[in-house]
Amino acid sequence: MPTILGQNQYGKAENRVVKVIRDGDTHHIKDLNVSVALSGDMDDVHYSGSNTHVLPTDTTKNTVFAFAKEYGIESPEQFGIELARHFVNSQEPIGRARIRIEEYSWQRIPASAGGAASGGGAGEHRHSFVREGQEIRTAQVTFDGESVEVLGGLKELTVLNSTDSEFWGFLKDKYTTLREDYDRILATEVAAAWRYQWAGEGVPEPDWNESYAEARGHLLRAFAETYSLSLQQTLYQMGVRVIENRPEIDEIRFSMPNKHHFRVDLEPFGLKNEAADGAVYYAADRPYGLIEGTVLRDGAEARIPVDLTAP
Ligand SMILES: O=c1[nH]c(=O)c2[nH]c(=O)[nH]c2[nH]1
Repeated sequence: MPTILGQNQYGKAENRVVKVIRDGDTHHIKDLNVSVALSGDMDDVHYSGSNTHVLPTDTTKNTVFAFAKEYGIESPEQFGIELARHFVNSQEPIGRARIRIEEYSWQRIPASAGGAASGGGAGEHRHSFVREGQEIRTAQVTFDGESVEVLGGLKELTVLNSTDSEFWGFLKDKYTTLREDYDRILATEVAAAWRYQWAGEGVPEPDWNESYAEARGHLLRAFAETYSLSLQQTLYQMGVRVIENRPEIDEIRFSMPNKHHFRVDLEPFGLKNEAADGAVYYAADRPYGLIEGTVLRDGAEARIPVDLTAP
């Protein structure tokens, strides 16, 4: 045969599973998008069409929903670990499972003062929610029958510093028109994925939810507190902050579009438009600079795929 099969995987993508937890009248919601990718001894199905090694993608979908009911969803990482282990441990031909999860978060709607419908805690509705306009939490769990690799992360976390950002001293050639800037807006939409040291055996699992909240907080504070000479410098400082403060995390990868804000030329209207006086900017949509990079604990291996966080 002049051709052979290369890398392959299959599974059901984007299972949108919503789990309601009822605690008396007070409800809680978990809202996930779960993608399953399985691989292993799958030559036959490709070469001859024999399905004897194929667990249907329909079954993988059903498993996602059944596990949400049977085991609940403590965290996207935990849910991914349960699923990945199940597929590999229960089916001989399946050697590897990769579970990718996005989590959308919902906030309780605040109740009107003294409103009869309230009572779900301090002034909140018990079973009415508003989708948070903020970031999406992400997780990827891969199990190969021996070790588990867990990546936590987030995307669409949009942040802006209205000062403390400069960009100057760059290379210039005959095509360069960009002016040096000593006081600019720095804005980006952070996509980050971080890799946990934990590999599954013998050691207790990290508290995934606490680790997520802490990593997110470090990213935001590092963004706010870095006096930036470039988005690249800010990216590195954000990574350093997480690696230095979270011993359970060894590697973090970022994809950060530079959401350009250009000071508008108002000279034609006889108006000065200086940053120092509070300027008017044009928020450009595209193209955008795209700054990407990995920050590692010294000695750790770079294992997060470069395209995982990319747009
Ligand atoms: O922070 C920045 N990094 C760059 O590499 C770059 N390039 C550019 O045109 N503007 C910026 N800003």
